[in-house]
Amino acid sequence: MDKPAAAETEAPAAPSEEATAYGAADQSKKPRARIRVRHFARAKRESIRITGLTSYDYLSAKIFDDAGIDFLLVGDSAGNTVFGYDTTLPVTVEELMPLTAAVARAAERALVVADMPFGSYEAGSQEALHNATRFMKEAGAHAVKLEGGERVAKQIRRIVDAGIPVLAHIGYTPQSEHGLGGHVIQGRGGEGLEQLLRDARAVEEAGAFAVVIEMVPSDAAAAVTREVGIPTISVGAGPECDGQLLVWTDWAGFSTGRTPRFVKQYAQIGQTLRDAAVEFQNDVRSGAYPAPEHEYDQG
Ligand SMILES: Nc1nc(=O)c2c([nH]1)NC[C@@H]1CN(c3ccc(C(=O)N[C@@H](CCC(=O)O)C(=O)O)cc3)CN21
Ligand SMILES: CC(C)C(=O)C(=O)O
Ligand SMILES: [Mg+2]
Repeated sequence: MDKPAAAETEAPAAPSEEATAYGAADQSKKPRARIRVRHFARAKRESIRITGLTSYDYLSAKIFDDAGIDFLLVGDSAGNTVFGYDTTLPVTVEELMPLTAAVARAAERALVVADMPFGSYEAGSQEALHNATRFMKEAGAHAVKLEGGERVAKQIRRIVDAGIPVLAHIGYTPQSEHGLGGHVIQGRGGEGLEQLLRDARAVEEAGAFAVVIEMVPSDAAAAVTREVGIPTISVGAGPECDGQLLVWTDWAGFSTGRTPRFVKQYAQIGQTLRDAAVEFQNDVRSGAYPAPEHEYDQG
């Protein structure tokens, strides 16, 4: 997906000696071609794995976009990571709207997906379309995501018919935590796999451009990946899906507490920030900060 066919993108940038602050892969001054839903379809056809991270703010979105992450999900996991709730259940459209707008302002290339929060789409297609439209129109999202398979197929169809791409989400669906009886791995056993396959077929049939599969055994996710034509995006669903997505604060070692088994930590941002805060505190107390180079002269 990083290198779409020549017909649909600009020539690759010449290697530049000048590195950006983040050592980005693409040093081109030209705007990079936006990832579109057709690139998801092509990635599956060509077995190019899709990458996604959550993002909730302008600066992190800029960094992930610049690094070449294909899509940024403004997840209702913001309930945990930004707002400090125990679950995603209290999160509202009003809370996610400004976060989505900030991420959309930052993303030049990445596809920005707005996660529809609990209570914003379940009651019916009309409410679902109304709220999906708000994310597109007021926040500048490029697609929306909603949880559920068969049970939300009607809503997916209605939103897609309005020209809004939908990312589906099956397997473990955190907004149904209480209905599912906790953080329970889905898709286990014959009946679990059958339900997962029914859900995957239903969202494909309803027009979803891709489907997130969360917390299911790898074999079950692999079966779904073979069964459906749309790309599957794993959140703890193993290596055989067409893409991988993680909550960025887990992935970067910023989250507090226990992270799920499926997370690989690629940085220790939390420890880095803590060390920096302690050093700042020490410098201020000792008078090492501010130093002459941080002071203004008389002019
Ligand atoms: N910070 C964060 N990371 C996430 O991955 C995430 C959120 N928040 N909020 C929304 C949902 C909820 N998710 C979750 C929540 C809990 C587990 C969890 O506890 N998993 C256990 C296995 C189940 C169990 O035994 O409880 C694990 O160890 O993987 C996994 C995913 C994924 N999403
Ligand atoms: C974990 C992903 C799939 C999500 O829905 C979120 O971040 O809210
Ligand atoms: Mg979510």
